[in-house]
Amino acid sequence: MAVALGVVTAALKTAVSVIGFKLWFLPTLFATLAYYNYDIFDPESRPINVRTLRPEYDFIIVGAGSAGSVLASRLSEVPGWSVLLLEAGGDEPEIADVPILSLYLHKSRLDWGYRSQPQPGACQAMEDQRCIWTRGKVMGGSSVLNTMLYIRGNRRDFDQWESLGNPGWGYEDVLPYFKKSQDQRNPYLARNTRYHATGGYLTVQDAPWGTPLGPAFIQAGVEMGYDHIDVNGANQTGFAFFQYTMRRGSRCSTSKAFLRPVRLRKNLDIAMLSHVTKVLVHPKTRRAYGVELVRNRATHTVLAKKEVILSAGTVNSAQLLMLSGVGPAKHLQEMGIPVVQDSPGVGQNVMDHIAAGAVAFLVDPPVSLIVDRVMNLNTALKYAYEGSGPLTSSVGIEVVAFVNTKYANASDDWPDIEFMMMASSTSSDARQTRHAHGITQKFYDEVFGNITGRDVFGIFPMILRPKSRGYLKLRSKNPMEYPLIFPNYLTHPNDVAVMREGVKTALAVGETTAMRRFGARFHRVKLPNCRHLPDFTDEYWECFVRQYTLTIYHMSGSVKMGPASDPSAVVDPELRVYGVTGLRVVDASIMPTITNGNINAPVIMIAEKAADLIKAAWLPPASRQRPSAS
Ligand SMILES: Cc1cc2nc3c(=O)[nH]c(=O)nc-3n(C[C@H](O)[C@H](O)[C@H](O)COP(=O)(O)OP(=O)(O)OC[C@H]3O[C@@H](n4cnc5c(N)ncnc54)[C@H](O)[C@@H]3O)c2cc1C
Repeated sequence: MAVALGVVTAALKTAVSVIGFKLWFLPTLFATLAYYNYDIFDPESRPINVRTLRPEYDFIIVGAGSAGSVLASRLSEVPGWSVLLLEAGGDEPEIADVPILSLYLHKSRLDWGYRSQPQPGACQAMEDQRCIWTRGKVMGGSSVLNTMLYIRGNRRDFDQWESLGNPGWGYEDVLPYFKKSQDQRNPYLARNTRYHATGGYLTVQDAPWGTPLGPAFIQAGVEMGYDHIDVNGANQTGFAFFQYTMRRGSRCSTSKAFLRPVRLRKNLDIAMLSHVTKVLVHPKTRRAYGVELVRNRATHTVLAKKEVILSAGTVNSAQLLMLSGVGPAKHLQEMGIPVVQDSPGVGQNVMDHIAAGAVAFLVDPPVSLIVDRVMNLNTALKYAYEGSGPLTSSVGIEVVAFVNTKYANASDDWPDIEFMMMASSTSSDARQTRHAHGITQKFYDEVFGNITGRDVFGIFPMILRPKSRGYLKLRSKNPMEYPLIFPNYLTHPNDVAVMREGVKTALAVGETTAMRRFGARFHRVKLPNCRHLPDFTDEYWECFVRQYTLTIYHMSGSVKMGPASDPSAVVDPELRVYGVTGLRVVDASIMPTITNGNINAPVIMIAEKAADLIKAAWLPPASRQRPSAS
């Protein structure tokens, strides 16, 4: 009993240190968790933070995020290899497991806390017109802060990667790698073994709990002429209940999925709170031979016998390359960094998915997910005992739809808008959502003030293949200074048009009989900067999408993969950095074009495939294992 009390107190202290005193409900939650689920606090099951680093390893992986965790797990399968995984953040706290609380992790110490430079044509409702770029700084990286939506993308995304000069990245090549990591818990989907698999490290499950709005969204889709489908199967256009990277109703981050089971491997060292500041590249041979890092306020150097692999994410992998002398020569010279390799593409080609954040509908019956309403002893017990109930809800996101605006060719099955359909909206947990999204108090009050805490549903219409491209630059050569982020959202007119049509299609959902049954009506408030424009005109919607321009946090592309003939490519199709040997990049930054959907599953796939590429490069053929395509 005394031990359990100690564990609750420790978990509670950690939770409070992460999210502060925002929730009266935390002690109740932790007490019930400890009572029913004591083993989840068992420190033995967590990755071990190595105390002393060896001077040298075969492989050094920088960043234990979605990609880095997978890579460390797979490379350390080879008993003869020594692997070091370096992570700037600490271990995942228990509070991060609770799906309904994910927004409370934003701007906490688990978040790098990046913000873009002021944007003239987007994020106008945000403080200083700066978009928020939430990024995980914790074991598991952004997979600890994300909303766990499991979407693979469209077959054409990968066929396009291949056609851009990246052999081995076509859909049929990458499908086995999606399946390799998957443990599909929906028996109906698992039967379709062409697309799904069981037994992998990554648990993928249906929502254990939902509101009546979920099935209504699906019915609305059918009414609009779309099919109810498996969006990770043969086709993508249609409506479906989301699946989540969850295990028994709790978050299944990549650290939990891929590192916890292998934590006792003698050849894998994991060093947390270790901030890598530079890759060491020999100026003459141009070989990466180690990294410099700061840990416990001391600078360390660790050497790599075989390779250094950057999995630090779209912002930090590009930053680290530039700090190490790989990047646009002129920019590096301006920063006073000796140029190792002039690579003009580093920090360019930045892509993201954005959605319009103010598409909310009021409903009459008390069916929505309102945070204050669902947090109580009963729901805590349900979560702790059954892994069910409203606390397992991913902030109310229940249904996904892939739809076509008039700009997409509907016969292609390559839709241009994704809807994230939620039994909630910005007004459902007003303070926290506003804080996480960075919208001003004034904007919130004017747009959502009078519906705070009322029953609503929301639709985020998200553009899938934006044409606008952003870029990243160093602020200085100090590795602790954040880089400058220029997302350039909506700078391409096509993106504005697709977003505008996406909003209109979202409004049509509210007009279906399925949603009208709930008394659905669009929350029709003119957005502050757009009041001069006539309601429901194209001009109005174009203004609308530039206000509450919500990133869906899919930053990618800053270290583009491409053939040697492409001057903007930074890594080759085996993810090796051009011009430097012994250095690869494996994370969301290598995407040449962004995938058609949420990108966590594709990043995990990239890491699975990269692990095999690395094994193929260093192991004799007989000892390699390839995932089966069957
Ligand atoms: C709030 C949020 C919600 C999201 N929701 C979804 C979703 O529902 N579904 C989905 O598919 N995708 C979602 N995403 C996107 C998805 O989670 C990310 O695209 C994915 O996790 C990126 O993986 P990565 O490996 O590239 O980077 P990350 O997972 O961010 O990992 C990078 C790691 O490197 C570490 N690192 C960085 N620099 C250094 C350094 N110098 N030294 C040491 N370590 C370093 C970081 O701390 C981090 O742990 C979301 C993302 C966020 C932030």
